[in-house]
Amino acid sequence: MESGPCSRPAEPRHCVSGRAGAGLAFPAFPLSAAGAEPGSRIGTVAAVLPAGGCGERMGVRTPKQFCRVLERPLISYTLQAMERVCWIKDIVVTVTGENMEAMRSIIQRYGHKRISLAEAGATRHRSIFNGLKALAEDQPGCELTRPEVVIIHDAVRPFVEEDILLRVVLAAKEHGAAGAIRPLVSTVVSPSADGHLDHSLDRAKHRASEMPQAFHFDVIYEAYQKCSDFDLEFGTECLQLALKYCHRKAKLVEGTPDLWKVTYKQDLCAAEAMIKEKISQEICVVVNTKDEESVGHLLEEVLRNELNCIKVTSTVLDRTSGDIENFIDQCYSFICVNVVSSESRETRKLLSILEESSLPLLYPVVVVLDEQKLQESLVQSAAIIAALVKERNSALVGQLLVA
Ligand SMILES: Nc1ccn([C@@H]2O[C@H](COP(=O)(O)OP(=O)(O)OP(=O)(O)O)[C@@H](O)[C@H]2O)c(=O)n1
Ligand SMILES: O=P(O)(O)OC[C@@H](O)[C@@H](O)[C@@H](O)CO
Repeated sequence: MESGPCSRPAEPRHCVSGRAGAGLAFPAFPLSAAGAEPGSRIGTVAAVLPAGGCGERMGVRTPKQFCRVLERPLISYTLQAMERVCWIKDIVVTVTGENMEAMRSIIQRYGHKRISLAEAGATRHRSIFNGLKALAEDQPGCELTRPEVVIIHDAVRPFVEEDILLRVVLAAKEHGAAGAIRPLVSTVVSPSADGHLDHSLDRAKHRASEMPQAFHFDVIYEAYQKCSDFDLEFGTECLQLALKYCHRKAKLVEGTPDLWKVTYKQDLCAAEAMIKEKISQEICVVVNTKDEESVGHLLEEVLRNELNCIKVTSTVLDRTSGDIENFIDQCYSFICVNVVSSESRETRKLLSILEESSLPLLYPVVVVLDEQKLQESLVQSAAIIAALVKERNSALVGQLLVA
């Protein structure tokens, strides 16, 4: 088992120096934040992300968790989503030995924190069990903490938000186990041995079990320790293990539509469309110097009117470029307005800052030249910029548009 980016390369399953979650002022999570008794607290929360599958149903050579969406591996989006939740102390990802190196480079490339690696198993349940063992075992020099509550979330479900994680964790804290559910889209039928309809289930009385799920760590760890080989080999439902082996009836929590699992190729296309939509919600207009600020504000106003649902901000790319660093974590579209020359040193500097940032999603950089033209063509420029931001065609990255 390996700890996060600060750790030495290690053999799978052996914790090494370097602390997962090291130095994390881990907030004891105030339950009152979610409507529980004021002053009550939850203990440590950790997450296990099984990522050891081969993605057979995806039909491509690369395991789907490593397939790229907008130039970035799918799993990195899931890690980013989990890392946004400050009260998750440790995130254990289980990957096969052959993918350990690839996973380590993704962690390094995208600046993921709080990540520890454990070796996957031959089935999803075995992978999850290995992740739980990494959290349970007090390995020398390893800083993983045995959590009170553990989240289990498929690494190929990238659209998970803090709200559902919170609701599932609080439900697990109270009931011992909890999981997200969604209404069934198709009716479930039971075929007879000869392939005819035996019966169908009442769709209104059934739900689809999704992720995230959460458990008292001791409950789910005991369930996996008692689990039969048959269940480890063929089971697909962690909630069922808690029920069968620990007699814990999981609390079912209504989930959001975007909890779906990337399974088939069309799911990857849908994920790309959703990610494009999410990262096009904010535009940052960057001007090089203070005396161009008025131009930036002018373009900001027109863009805001042109793109009414998108947040538009503007900033000055000061000499230290400190401002841009602040934007990089939440903005993915930077419009550099340069009224001096397209070869401006500052424009090139912005491009290199974005390329070096840990979130190198596609940034169509538009440079609008000539202040006079800008005034005349402001609305047209805004329309072109909006199209570039939404399209995010890789051929457009870093292009200079002379309007
Ligand atoms: N031996 C396995 C099998 C699956 N998983 C993980 O469990 C999650 C959900 O499983 P699934 O969608 O079935 O992934 P695959 O098994 O890779 O897909 P397929 O069944 O199409 O091969 C994925 O993140 C997958 O990487 C795992 O950690 N270890
Ligand atoms: O069976 P798969 O490996 O595709 O999916 C595993 C889980 O995501 C799936 O069983 C959910 O219903 C949650 O339990």
